[in-house]
Amino acid sequence: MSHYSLLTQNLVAGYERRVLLRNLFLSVPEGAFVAVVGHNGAGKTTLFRVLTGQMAYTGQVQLHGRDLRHIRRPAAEGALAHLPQRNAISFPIEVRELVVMGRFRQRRGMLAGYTTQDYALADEALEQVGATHLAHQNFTLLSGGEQQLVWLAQLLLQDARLWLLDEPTQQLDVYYRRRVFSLLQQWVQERHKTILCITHDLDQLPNLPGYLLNLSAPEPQLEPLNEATVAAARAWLENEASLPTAHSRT
Ligand SMILES: Nc1ncnc2c1ncn2[C@@H]1O[C@H](COP(=O)(O)OP(=O)(O)OP(=O)(O)O)[C@@H](O)[C@H]1O
Repeated sequence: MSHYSLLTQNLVAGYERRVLLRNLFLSVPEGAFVAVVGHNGAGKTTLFRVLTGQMAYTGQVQLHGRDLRHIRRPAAEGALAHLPQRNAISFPIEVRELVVMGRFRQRRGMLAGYTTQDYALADEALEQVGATHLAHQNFTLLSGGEQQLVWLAQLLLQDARLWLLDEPTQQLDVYYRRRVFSLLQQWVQERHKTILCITHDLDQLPNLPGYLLNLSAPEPQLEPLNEATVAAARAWLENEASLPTAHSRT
């Protein structure tokens, strides 16, 4: 059994005429928080597309010791849970009903549907993210930030040990941003989740235990999260010479 949630060796991926991930070597231990930073267009979402099986790559990728090439649909099979940047729903649905769907994988094949216990877990998750008051509202009428909290509550009900979050605090106000980062820490420590979190919110990072992965760096690698590494990443990202167009064309 691997003690790593994610291993990549020589991972290369990108689009026609543009390589975004170049020989990426990562060893992400179980129960870790990784802040993934980088310029717009640096390849952060592309990394998640590879890990969710949506994109071709060369090199090796393992999720909890399993070769990614042998996992047909990583999210559907429970190898990971993914919260994309935009997660639209076009039909009216009550928030609590959407959250309880996080139990879908565990309930598959059961004709009875979700149990009282599932709903209790949904209520508990809504409480954790501070969204109990939204439980009976129509999800599609919520603000972007409120919707984001609801998606986080749904993730809590999934059994995946590896979470990929694409800018989960993007639309949240200052209070909820801090709250979400502190919840992510709590879920890493108490539930032993491994969380890769794409963010541009560098201000929240220096005091969090975990790792920093700057995909705009010439040779991206995991570094410990602290004031010095975040300050160095910020200085690099603010420097025009580091923009993706300056170095990532093939
Ligand atoms: N299907 C595609 N074909 C060609 N290029 C693409 C395709 N999808 C994305 N790209 C380009 O690849 C680059 C990287 O995209 P990606 O979404 O990984 O960036 P990102 O680091 O997540 O950026 P952001 O911070 O803006 O979300 C972008 O310049 C984008 O335009």
